[in-house]
Amino acid sequence: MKIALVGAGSWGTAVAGLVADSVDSVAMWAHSPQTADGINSNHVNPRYLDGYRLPDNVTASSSLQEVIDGAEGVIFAVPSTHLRSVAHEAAVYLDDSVPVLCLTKGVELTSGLLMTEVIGDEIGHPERIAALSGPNHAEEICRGGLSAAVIASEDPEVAEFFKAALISPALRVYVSPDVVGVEMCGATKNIIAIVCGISAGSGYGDNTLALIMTRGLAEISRLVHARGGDPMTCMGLAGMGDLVATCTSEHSRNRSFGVAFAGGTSLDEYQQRSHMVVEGAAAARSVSELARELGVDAPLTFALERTLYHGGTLAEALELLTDRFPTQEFYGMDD
Ligand SMILES: NC(=O)c1ccc[n+]([C@@H]2O[C@H](COP(=O)([O-])OP(=O)(O)OC[C@H]3O[C@@H](n4cnc5c(N)ncnc54)[C@H](O)[C@@H]3O)[C@@H](O)[C@H]2O)c1
Ligand SMILES: O=P(O)(O)OC[C@H](O)CO
Repeated sequence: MKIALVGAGSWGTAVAGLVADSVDSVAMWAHSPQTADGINSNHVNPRYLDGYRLPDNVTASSSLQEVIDGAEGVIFAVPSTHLRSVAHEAAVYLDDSVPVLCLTKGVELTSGLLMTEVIGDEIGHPERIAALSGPNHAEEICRGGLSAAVIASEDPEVAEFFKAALISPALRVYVSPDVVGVEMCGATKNIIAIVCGISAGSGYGDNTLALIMTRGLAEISRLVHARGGDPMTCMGLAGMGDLVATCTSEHSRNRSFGVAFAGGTSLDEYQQRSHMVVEGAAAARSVSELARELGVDAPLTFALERTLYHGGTLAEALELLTDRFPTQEFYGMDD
């Protein structure tokens, strides 16, 4: 069996290595031909996870047609801002019956669509598109550390297909029917991680970290519920699990960006320096739009949006948040 993996950043590379153990071959699509050459010549991605040797049955190309032709399953792992254009280009090579898994975490700006919905818009037959999420840093997955993830799909057969491709003694793979909940959690936890990074970078301690994560989880739950997902999903791997990993890990790009931002580094500087996508920064804007549209109270998200995109200072953001009078711990879940 051949699996196509569209996206050769850190996560695409790590997942290619996982899937390679269960299938005959994995063909990776890399945006840059130099990355594809590096993988083919040395079995190493020259830009991401360069200490990790990919299995011999992983090859790469910058031609989507070459990668997708003959694949029995397709996995997308490109950043959220490029997903629509890449899926659009991929659509002509994809048969209607091929199952698709989305690893990207985000909400599309303006449309408010989740990542599986963006892919579905472009390739059709949305019932065959699943989402994987959870507390999974590529760096640890490559080292074979014990981890867990959840695959959400409205079609259980699609979830089981990708579960079989990914499960290993080091990766426990659970399934869920709540695609909206799993994807909303994945997109919104990145916002909370940036706020945690800003807090740590500004000298605040663990009490503050716990406050932001906990009130962040309440905010995520309101968003999940309003978007039509199950708030219980927030208690699982895609919710609390990923929130803990992202808000506390040294590997987290979103948290690290927050720390750097508090020290005076701009988003552009950070992304250029690291070559890595900070999904929470894009989500601060798209989720704010979505929250306003849905009428959801999302103070941490709004504060980050204002700080990153509307010239608000960190002092103003803190004032906005602490001026709110604390009321009932849980609210906003009623229909
Ligand atoms: N890194 C992780 O540990 C991890 C874990 C879980 C989920 N994710 C999610 O996976 C998705 C991909 O993240 P990543 O960490 O693999 O990326 P990355 O930051 O490691 O790499 C950036 C990627 O963007 C690609 N890119 C740049 N310009 C592009 C363009 N114009 N068109 C298409 N692709 C372009 C690069 O080639 C590279 O593959 C994100 O949504 C992220 O939230 C990442
Ligand atoms: O922790 P980050 O900010 O690097 O995000 C990567 C993944 O979403 C973690 O599961």
